[in-house]
Amino acid sequence: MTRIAIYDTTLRDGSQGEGVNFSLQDKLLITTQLDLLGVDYIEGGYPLSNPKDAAYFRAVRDLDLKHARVTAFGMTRRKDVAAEDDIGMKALVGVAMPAVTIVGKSWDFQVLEVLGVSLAENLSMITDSVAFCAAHTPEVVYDAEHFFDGYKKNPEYALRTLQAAADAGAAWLVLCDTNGGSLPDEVSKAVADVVANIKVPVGIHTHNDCELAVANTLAAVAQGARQVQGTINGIGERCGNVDLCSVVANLSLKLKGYEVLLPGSLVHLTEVSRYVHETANMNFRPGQPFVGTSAFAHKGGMHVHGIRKNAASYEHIDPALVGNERRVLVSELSGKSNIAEKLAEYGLEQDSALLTKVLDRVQDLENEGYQFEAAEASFVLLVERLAGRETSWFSSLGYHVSVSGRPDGAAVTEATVKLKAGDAIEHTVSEGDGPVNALDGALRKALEHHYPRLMEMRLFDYKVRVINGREGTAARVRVVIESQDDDSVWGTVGVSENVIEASWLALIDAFDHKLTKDARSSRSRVALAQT
Ligand SMILES: CC(=O)SCCNC(=O)CCNC(=O)[C@H](O)C(C)(C)COP(=O)(O)OP(=O)(O)OC[C@H]1O[C@@H](n2cnc3c(N)ncnc32)[C@H](O)[C@@H]1OP(=O)(O)O
Ligand SMILES: CC(=O)C(=O)O
Repeated sequence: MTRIAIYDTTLRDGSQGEGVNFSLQDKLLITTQLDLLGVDYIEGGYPLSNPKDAAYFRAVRDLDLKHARVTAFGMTRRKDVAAEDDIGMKALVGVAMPAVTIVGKSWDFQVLEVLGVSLAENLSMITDSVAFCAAHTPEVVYDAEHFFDGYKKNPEYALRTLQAAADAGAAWLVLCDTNGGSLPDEVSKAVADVVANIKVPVGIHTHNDCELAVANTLAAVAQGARQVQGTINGIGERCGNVDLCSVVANLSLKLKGYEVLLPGSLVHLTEVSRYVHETANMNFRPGQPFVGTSAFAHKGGMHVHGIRKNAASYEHIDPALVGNERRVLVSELSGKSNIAEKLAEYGLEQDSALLTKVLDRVQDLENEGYQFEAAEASFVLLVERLAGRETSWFSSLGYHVSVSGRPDGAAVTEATVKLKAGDAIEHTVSEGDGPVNALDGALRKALEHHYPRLMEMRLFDYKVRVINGREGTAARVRVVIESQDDDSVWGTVGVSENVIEASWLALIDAFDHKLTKDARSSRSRVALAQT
């Protein structure tokens, strides 16, 4: 097996992505996760850049890392300054990490136009910087910035920059597609040339500006690159870096003969991807290959029919290999197979007449603007109602919402709810930050003393979508509410021409689902205790 070293730069190049700003604590938590995953190198930051990165290198020493080597990143010495006097060089070796990564210029145009030095001075900057760091740090990684652009324009000079780094003691030469504009065959050709002519292990660092970062990385590995640099979820400057989740999964599952991470790590890939999204406060990318929530989500009826017979019919791998899971969605594109699969998932009985009835109703409701993909709780309640098994926790007798302006300009929202719970009639009122908050408050006042477990539940997301926009204010709206308790998250949906009515429908489904699911799980606990 050929070992490919995985070098993570989420905390350095990833943090150059728009909207990404890790706190020191975030960086340390991510470091721990990456180490558990079995990443070989973690580029922690740029010690000269800012106080947070400098503090990271002090704090990271206290982590008990099992496998990863933390590297500090910086550029070659400044022009006209000796390496030992350069503040960047001193900062790099001063953090005393097991490895240092130095970025230097490979493209003659960049040297002349951007650095503003001669081609010979750039070679000296590389030599001096690598030699200085190699004398003070166990391992020096040399990142050849713009290598592929430089190689296309002036291959002889680009190769000389690498040779300078190799001769000065670099342990790795990492070829960077800094602008992300290269194509796989260009990458292949250049990597093959470097591997054939320079006797230091080669790495690859790609950006995704042409959506080719993964392809370029795999092309480089095929030509002999033995280190892959990238970020979790592909975050990074402009269109991002190569997504290490995809690289690792492809190297482990699609290509033969490569070994990455630690044995058994792959099943943690989805968890780490979501952890980084959460920590970076970024939305998940549902369609992210391998680890996204939609990566194994089946919607078309024919597909679900196929996977029920054999999952390989519509899945390129078993989702469990990367810690992900199969999902079946219910929509107007469903067939009876989707409904059957969903009923089985919720432990509901299924008979052919019920499947047909549910499918017909789903298709009618979706035609009216409902969407059950993000509102499975409303779907399950619909099934219970159609099966005649619905438990009547409460029935609505009406509601009223008013919004009035106060003299100081603030708006006051008040909701009144009237409902029947058991034999009791409840009539409650609540103020709120807005209509949904006020209705939620009034519903709780009416129901919590009947059903105290409702106190465990909270609403955490509310989305409104206009369905037939051309009708102007008479358009229908779809409201999807996400609720949560200690055990689960569930979505409910309401559709109406009136946004408050649509919210009310989604809200009462949310309360209904909480009571129904708790009753179902306590029934199964009793059944289990009796066996
Ligand atoms: C491809 C990459 O991702 S490389 C990493 C890019 N990351 C970042 O830039 C984030 C961190 N950067 C920073 O915190 C700051 O830019 C610093 C601390 C590095 C430098 O800040 P400043 O001294 O204010 O310089 P500024 O950022 O404006 O310009 C960069 C300077 O570095 C020089 N420089 C750029 N690349 C190199 C290099 N490889 N070797 C030596 N000097 C370089 C430039 O010529 C310029 O110097 P000049 O002003 O004397 O011409
Ligand atoms: C080093 C680096 O981040 C790049 O060249 O893209």
